[in-house]
Amino acid sequence: MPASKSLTNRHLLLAALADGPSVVVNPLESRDSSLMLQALSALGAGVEHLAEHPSTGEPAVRITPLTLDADGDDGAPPVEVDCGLAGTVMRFLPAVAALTGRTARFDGDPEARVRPMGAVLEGLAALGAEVTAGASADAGVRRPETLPFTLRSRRGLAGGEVAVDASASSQFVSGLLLAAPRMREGLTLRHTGSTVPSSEHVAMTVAVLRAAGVEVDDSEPAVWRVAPASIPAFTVRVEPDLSNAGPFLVAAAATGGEVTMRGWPRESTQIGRRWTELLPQFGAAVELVDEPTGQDSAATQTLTVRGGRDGSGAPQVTSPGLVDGTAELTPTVAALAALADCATTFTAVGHLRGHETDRIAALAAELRRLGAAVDEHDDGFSIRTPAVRGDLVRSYADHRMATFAAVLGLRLDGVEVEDIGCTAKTMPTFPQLWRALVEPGGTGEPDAPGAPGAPVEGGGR
Ligand SMILES: O=C(O)C1=C[C@@H](OP(=O)(O)O)[C@@H](O)[C@H](O)C1
Ligand SMILES: C=C(OP(=O)(O)O)C(=O)O
Repeated sequence: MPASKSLTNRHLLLAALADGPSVVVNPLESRDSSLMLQALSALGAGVEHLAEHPSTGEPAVRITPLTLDADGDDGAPPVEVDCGLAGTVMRFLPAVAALTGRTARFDGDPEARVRPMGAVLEGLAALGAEVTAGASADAGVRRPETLPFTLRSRRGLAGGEVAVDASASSQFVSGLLLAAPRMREGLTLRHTGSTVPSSEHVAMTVAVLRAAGVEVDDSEPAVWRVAPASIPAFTVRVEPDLSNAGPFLVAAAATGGEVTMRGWPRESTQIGRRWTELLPQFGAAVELVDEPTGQDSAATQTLTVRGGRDGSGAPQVTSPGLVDGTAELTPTVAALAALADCATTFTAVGHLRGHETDRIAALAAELRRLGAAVDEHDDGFSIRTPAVRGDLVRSYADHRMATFAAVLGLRLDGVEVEDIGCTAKTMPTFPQLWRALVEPGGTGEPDAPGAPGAPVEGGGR
């Protein structure tokens, strides 16, 4: 399984804020991570791709850090930051751009222009950054709520105390915390809303900061205190993406089949670690065994998922009835729930309306087209009766909608996935890995040219 998007982009960002060149081994290579690298490079970081890191033989990227606290850049053209559709770029990089002291113009895909941004920009404005809507530093209303916007903070950020409402995205908290050690006074960040969604991702941010030697106090609920610190240069290896492992593991549960994944981390901050609890709730058996010696064998295990079958041997998906706070795993869990023999309600996922698309509306629309009965709620949705037929499933430029449809295609005849190429956001190899998984004799490994898993040209259907 390719590397984690969330960990790759956090490590790349912290490398750019470190006090010397750092190396990220086994980074994810995808649209979201390329956009992160392009933006860091545009802001002044050095980016060097290494074909093989001496420690593991894997690809790596060496980052030479940014210059911070520049005293303005009058006359220089603004730095252009293309966020694509990446939440980790649009929500994490504004604070980094502010630290550099340069003027930066942020924009992205049409779908990105409706994703909420307000809390990050409000927080930075409260810390002294000038933020204006639109593409010019001189025009537009203050405090934009979405892309595009222009941002400048002469001489970086002093830091101090700030309060924001992060109930629309955990990335508002992560984006301010990741830059916080390099604010001259550090940062005390207070969340003022109800709950922060995707709380695993905030915990990941805190863990990554601590691993980089930064002091973070999160002992008071909804308050984070980050001490000012230099970040020592580091080398880190990125874990596999456990969220993107989801469709492959769920494939076994959906079909009564068996899927094995090597390199499952014994401990992880990724929300995808929840698959080992979620899959049994849908009738699959999960087994973790120690790996033979080899790379990282002390830190990883082999995970096998075996899907349930009924008395006649047919695939059987059961449902726990309710799943709570599944965050970015939701579309993949929904594919399984749509094949289950009873209803499933998803709660605490209202913020999915601000993801790559309004995922609650998208899941409801596409499942209804496949014959399922679905109710939408403010806080989530319920799949009352299963999907029963194939059809064209729209992706809405959303990688997780495309992989949701791919899972359903394992059980429903005639599912056609629109724009499978949008999986390049976090997993450009999805089409060939999926083909290798489902074709007889496939190993799940894209190896020899012409083999079932060999790369295919282009995206599209
Ligand atoms: O910090 C991160 O890496 C992420 C945080 C989450 O965002 P939300 O809190 O907006 O769900 C998650 O859904 C996204 O895929 C990645
Ligand atoms: C919500 C997601 O992405 P982003 O990082 O763009 O928010 C996701 O990958 O499911």
